[in-house]
Amino acid sequence: MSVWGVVLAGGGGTRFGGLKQFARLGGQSLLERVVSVALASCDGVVVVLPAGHDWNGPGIRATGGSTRAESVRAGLAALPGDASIVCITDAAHPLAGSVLYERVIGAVRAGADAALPGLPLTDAVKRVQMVNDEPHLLGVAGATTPAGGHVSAQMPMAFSLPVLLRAHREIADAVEDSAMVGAAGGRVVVVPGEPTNVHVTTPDELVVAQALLPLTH
Ligand SMILES: Nc1ccn([C@@H]2O[C@H](COP(=O)(O)OP(=O)(O)OP(=O)(O)O)[C@@H](O)[C@H]2O)c(=O)n1
Ligand SMILES: C[C@](O)(CO)[C@H](O)COP(=O)(O)O
Repeated sequence: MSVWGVVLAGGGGTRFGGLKQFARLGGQSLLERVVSVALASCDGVVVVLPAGHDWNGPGIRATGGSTRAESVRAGLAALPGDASIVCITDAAHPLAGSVLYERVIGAVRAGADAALPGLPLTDAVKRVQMVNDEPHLLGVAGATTPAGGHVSAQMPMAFSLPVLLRAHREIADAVEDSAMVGAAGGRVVVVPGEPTNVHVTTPDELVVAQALLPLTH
């Protein structure tokens, strides 16, 4: 069974203020770091880039779309015919280490349709109506969900490739791919995530990733 990675780096980095996939972290770009870890855990990688951008690292290139799901489909279309398990990851999770690949790939090999790392939430989650016209406020609070029984969904996620392809044929869009597989009736399991596996969306989060870098393995 051949295991391939799809590294998503086709986004515009709106919240970061630019193409964060090419920002530097510990002497490498986020994209270089993520591709290097993916290659250590997979037989090969497809790198999904923004239209009009290339990079000089390894992997099969694909051009991203206007939504995350479209970028995933562009990556899946570039996979070789012998791929049977695919790991979807992204340049926004530069500290995801090989242990997470081992866990999610192992869960799919053991029979799950999809597997993702989850980090148990410890703070309650508030629905918020965001406001833009009051600088001292983020928004107005609505319903509250207790933290218990919830995790934040991390990357990388692993999939049985036929199941993921079927989910993408049935469902046009979703926040992420394991949600698509779940909505299409697949069995999605959660393995332990890592607190250092931050999602870099803003420059502040890149500073956090820089501080956490020495703690990663
Ligand atoms: N059309 C898109 C949108 C996102 N991504 C990738 O998906 C990952 C997670 O997305 P996110 O963190 O939201 O990054 P951006 O879409 O770049 O940021 P923003 O939402 O702030 O514009 C990133 O590696 C991003 O490059 C992608 O390949 N194609
Ligand atoms: C894919 C993801 O990082 C998993 O937690 C998250 O869903 C991405 O969300 P975004 O709204 O596209 O940044």
